[in-house]
Amino acid sequence: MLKKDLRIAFKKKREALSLAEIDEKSLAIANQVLQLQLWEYSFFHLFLSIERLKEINTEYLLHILNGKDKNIVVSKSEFEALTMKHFLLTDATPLKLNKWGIPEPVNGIEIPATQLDVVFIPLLAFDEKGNRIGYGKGFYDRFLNECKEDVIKVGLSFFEATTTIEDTNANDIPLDFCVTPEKIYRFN
Ligand SMILES: Nc1nc2c(c(=O)[nH]1)N(C=O)[C@@H](CNc1ccc(C(=O)N[C@@H](CCC(=O)O)C(=O)O)cc1)CN2
Ligand SMILES: Nc1ncnc2c1ncn2[C@@H]1O[C@H](COP(=O)(O)OP(=O)(O)OP(=O)(O)O)[C@@H](O)[C@H]1O
Repeated sequence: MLKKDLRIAFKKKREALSLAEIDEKSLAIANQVLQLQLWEYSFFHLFLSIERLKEINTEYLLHILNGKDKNIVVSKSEFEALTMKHFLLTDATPLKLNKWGIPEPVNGIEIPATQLDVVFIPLLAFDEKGNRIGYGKGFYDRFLNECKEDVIKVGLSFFEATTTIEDTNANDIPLDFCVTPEKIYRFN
């Protein structure tokens, strides 16, 4: 299927989820992440959920990372440039909702993308080869392009893989793993 049709289809599937289902599936995803062999790494980038778009609630994963004393990095989006800046999340990091409803750090210790070991990636849909699509602005394609070559890219999804995303291009950086409430896909 084409990206534009997948976006429509998967936005509908998400909209149909109840808040209780979102909560239950988000917890199941966080528990699956525990199974990944990631725990030797230090710097973990996490997205903070846009509630109005019924994204995965990443608070469960945040608690796990905290419990393991990992360095947690979150971003501030620049919608004019379609780029992100990254900041260490500490107890002292104030968060504020931006106008798209994304919780963001107001300021803090900036972390270069090259320092990240693991990036958890929001998505609308992914396929059996590890291709993914988001909202179509290319924020993550640009961001991942700045990370080190061997950064571990972990998609998080409520739904299972779709067969193929037909219109992938040279900017699309595939996932290494995708975690759903039911299973873990490994692509490399
Ligand atoms: N939690 C989270 N943070 C993220 C992303 C994400 O997907 N999830 N992004 C990943 O790249 C970037 C932000 N991308 C965004 C792109 C569009 C809209 C948005 O609200 N767009 C339209 C239409 C919404 C829709 O698709 O239904 C709107 O204004 O309502 C929000 C965030 C960076 N941070
Ligand atoms: N590294 C890059 N440099 C410049 N432009 C890019 C880069 N990566 C992607 N883009 C542009 O961003 C736009 C969105 O790309 P695409 O359709 O793949 O979105 P997406 O993967 O759904 O988005 P997102 O990364 O926000 O989840 C495209 O116009 C693409 O050309």
